[in-house]
Amino acid sequence: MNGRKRMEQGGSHKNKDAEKPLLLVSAALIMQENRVLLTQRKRGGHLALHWEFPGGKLHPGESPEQALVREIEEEVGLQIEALTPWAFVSHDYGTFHLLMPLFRVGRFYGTPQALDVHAVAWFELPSLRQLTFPPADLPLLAQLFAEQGLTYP
Ligand SMILES: Nc1nc2c([nH]c(=O)n2[C@H]2C[C@H](O)[C@@H](COP(=O)(O)OP(=O)(O)OP(=O)(O)O)O2)c(=O)[nH]1
Repeated sequence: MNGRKRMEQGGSHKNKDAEKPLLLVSAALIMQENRVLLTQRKRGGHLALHWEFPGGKLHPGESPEQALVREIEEEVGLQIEALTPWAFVSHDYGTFHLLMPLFRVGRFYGTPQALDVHAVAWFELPSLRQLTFPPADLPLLAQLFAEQGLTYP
């Protein structure tokens, strides 16, 4: 009886979790001479004007790598190549759960332009401490700083 009750509770907990949409987003770590390329989200929407790693949502049928190549071209006009997995985010935003792989970009071509973002800019790592990021990104920033022998914040 007790065992059965536990199973039922476990099952309903699982169903509740399954109802929360899982948002798949792919993002890029693009670095050049110790600076990192970040984009600023547009006004008005979710996390308006927060700085973030460039990227966006996967379209149906796309791999994370294909989505990222498309998003980086659309948002900042860069062609990217040589993607290698770097980190991932798993973050509960309450109304949805974000799962976001990040890829280190080995090569890129072009000059960044703010095509479909509020702004795009290169930043020295210490200056990232002055910017506002989505809460999901804080572990990534800690990882990025640690790789350079720095601490965040
Ligand atoms: N690209 C990116 N998205 C992030 C980061 N951190 C973070 O929480 N997010 C969240 C914010 C959004 O809820 C979601 C990305 O969705 P989005 O709406 O910006 O994606 P998109 O560019 O495909 O947008 P759209 O086509 O709907 O305009 O991921 C990050 O570092 N980079």
